[in-house]
Amino acid sequence: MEENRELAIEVRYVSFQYGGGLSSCFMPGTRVLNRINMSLPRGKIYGLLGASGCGKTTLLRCCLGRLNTKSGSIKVLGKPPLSPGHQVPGRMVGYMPQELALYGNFTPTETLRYFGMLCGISQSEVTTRARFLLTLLKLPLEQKLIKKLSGGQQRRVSFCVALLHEPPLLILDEPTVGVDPLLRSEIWKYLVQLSEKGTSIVITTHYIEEARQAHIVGLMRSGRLLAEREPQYLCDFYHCTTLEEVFLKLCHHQEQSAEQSADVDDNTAINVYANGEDTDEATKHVALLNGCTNNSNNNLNEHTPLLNSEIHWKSTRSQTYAGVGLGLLLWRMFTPGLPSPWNILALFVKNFLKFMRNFGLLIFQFLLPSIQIILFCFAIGKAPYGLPISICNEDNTSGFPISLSQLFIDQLDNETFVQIHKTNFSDAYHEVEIGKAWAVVHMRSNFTRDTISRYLEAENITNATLEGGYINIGLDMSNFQIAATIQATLIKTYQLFLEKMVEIAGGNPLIVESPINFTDPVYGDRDPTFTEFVAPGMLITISFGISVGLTAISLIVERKEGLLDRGWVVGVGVIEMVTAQLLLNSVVLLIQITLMISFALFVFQIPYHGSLFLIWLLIFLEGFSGMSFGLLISAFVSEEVSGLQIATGILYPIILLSGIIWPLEAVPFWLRSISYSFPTTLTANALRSIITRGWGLEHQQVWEGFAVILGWITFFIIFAMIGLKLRK
Ligand SMILES: Nc1ncnc2c1ncn2[C@@H]1O[C@H](COP(=O)(O)OP(=O)(O)OP(=O)(O)O)[C@@H](O)[C@H]1O
Repeated sequence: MEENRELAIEVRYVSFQYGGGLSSCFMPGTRVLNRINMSLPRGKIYGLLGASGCGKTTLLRCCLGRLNTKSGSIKVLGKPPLSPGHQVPGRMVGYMPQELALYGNFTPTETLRYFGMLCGISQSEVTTRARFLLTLLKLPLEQKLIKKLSGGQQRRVSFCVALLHEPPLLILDEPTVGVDPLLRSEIWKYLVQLSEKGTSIVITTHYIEEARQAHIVGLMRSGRLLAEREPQYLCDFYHCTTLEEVFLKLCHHQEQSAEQSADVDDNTAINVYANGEDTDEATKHVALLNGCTNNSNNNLNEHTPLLNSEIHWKSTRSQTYAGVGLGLLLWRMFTPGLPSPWNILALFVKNFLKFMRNFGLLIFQFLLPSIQIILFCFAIGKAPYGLPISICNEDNTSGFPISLSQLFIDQLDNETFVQIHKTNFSDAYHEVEIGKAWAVVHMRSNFTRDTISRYLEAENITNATLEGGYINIGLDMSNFQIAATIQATLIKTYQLFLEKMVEIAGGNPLIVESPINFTDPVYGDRDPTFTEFVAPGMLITISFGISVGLTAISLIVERKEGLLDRGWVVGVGVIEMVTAQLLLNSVVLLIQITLMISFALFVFQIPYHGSLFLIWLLIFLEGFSGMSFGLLISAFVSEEVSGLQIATGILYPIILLSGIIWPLEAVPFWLRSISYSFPTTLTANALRSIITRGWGLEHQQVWEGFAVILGWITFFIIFAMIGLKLRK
């Protein structure tokens, strides 16, 4: 091994376990790295080999700062990853993850342009590099979507992304999987060329023999490095012809030693092999690893001051996370560097392209709120009509110029009612019993005579005569809304009937009108519909609900596909990610809301008395809070199904408890205070006041609605950022 070489990666006594923390109370953590040491000199290729599950990816992710190690130290390009100002993760490193982590709806060129923008490369440079890399890796230059490429081709595009910005350090997790041997050898040739130009490279592979081309190989097993030397040196040392045999031999040794020493201590293989049966072999091995360790120690001594400062920095960081200080956490979130407008633009363009590639879905999204409000306006709040009622008119009074029972029937509103006439009461009643009519209307044989007596012979009238003038109505009360409509309409019909009767008798019909006189309302219309009452709440709920859906799963999907990870590794920050998401979705929201309001107010003519701008702004802010809430969900949730369940599950309590379909004044007092804390309740109230009362911001109910929604937006965004930061 070469001496005193500056190291690109220096891993010292690093242990790592998944789980731990609170979750370890329920499920024990898995220890994956066990006081591991690794050294990659600058300008060299390091082949990290080991069986599946031995911890290679975990080690690489620790080096990238993607996993937070609890003990030991890591320096990458001279500093610990994630150090303030250090571009690891960032532009100093090219990372090819094991998963594809590409946008299936982008072409390779678009993909490279996007990552090129994130890495700060000019478009012309990206074009030149993209052409070179696509040709080198035998990828189609024409505009073919990544999802339509073969698995091997897709992985090569992913490889191109890592190489694109020519970083000084490449971390490649199985770049040659699914690549034919010829191309594999081309890739290795290119990697060797890169290393000659000074690029340091770590590469994991399952094809052990291809790692012979690496300058150093690290053979890893169960979270430890069994050996770390030049491939030829290892073969010579173990008298093997292939690395595969060397690896087998080392594994065999480790197994034997593990049998003898159940608890393997931190000096790992050295002690293990020293206890083994094959003392010669063990002695040789001690020498071999001592070579590594001496080398490591040299570097360790050389960098002691840096290491100390790194350890100090790390402990501060874990205290911050464990701790409490929300302020400190926020400070850390904002201090690592100001958000780059360039990155925001790149993410915005990427999100825009994603939207555009799903054009059908995009149009549907634009129209969805309008479709909902149209359906609402058609279906909710209008009076029921065409209601069948069965009528049994037994009035047979003779000797009067007019039949009053017929006069009553003539006043019935034929839009509301469909009349079914029956000659006897039991038949009429049966119609209701079998569900063919909503009510039975019965007038007795002396109806005309007894009605006249009721009004003209008031002094001597008997109860029997009074009852003879009754119109008896039997209602099917199983549907409250229909029954209420029938009741109200029949009372109105009787009023009309009385007026008509007085008019025929030559009197003034006004004398039978109720003296309770409802003058013009102070606010609102004289005959408001239920639609008008529900509309403000509906506009608010639709805006909130649709927007939650816009963002709730976007980041979850990106996280699952490794795309978020890739973004973090090239240096995207939380603020940039959130800003780009909110910016593009705001454009979508703007169109959605404008369309929805136009349909509600101008097509369906829901009356409004206040400022159109305030109406629009409040509904937009409600949508923005929905988007922020969606982001919060996707920051903390890992599965799309859970994200969708939360997003839809939250809507029902909101609809039920925000006073949207029934006045809050009817809700129990203790529950009312809960519903006031929802992001829709006070805004729906404010919107109702703007729409029906014409109020502006000078009224408390209106400014309160704006203040509350701005508060919710701030709360959602801050916690979404904290969530993203913690899970970054
Ligand atoms: N997020 C995780 N949570 C819990 N355990 C994990 C997680 N990721 C990996 N592991 C476990 O850690 C161990 C090491 O995984 P790692 O992916 O580092 O192995 P690897 O050597 O890269 O394997 P491969 O070659 O198959 O990719 C495995 O046992 C794996 O199950």
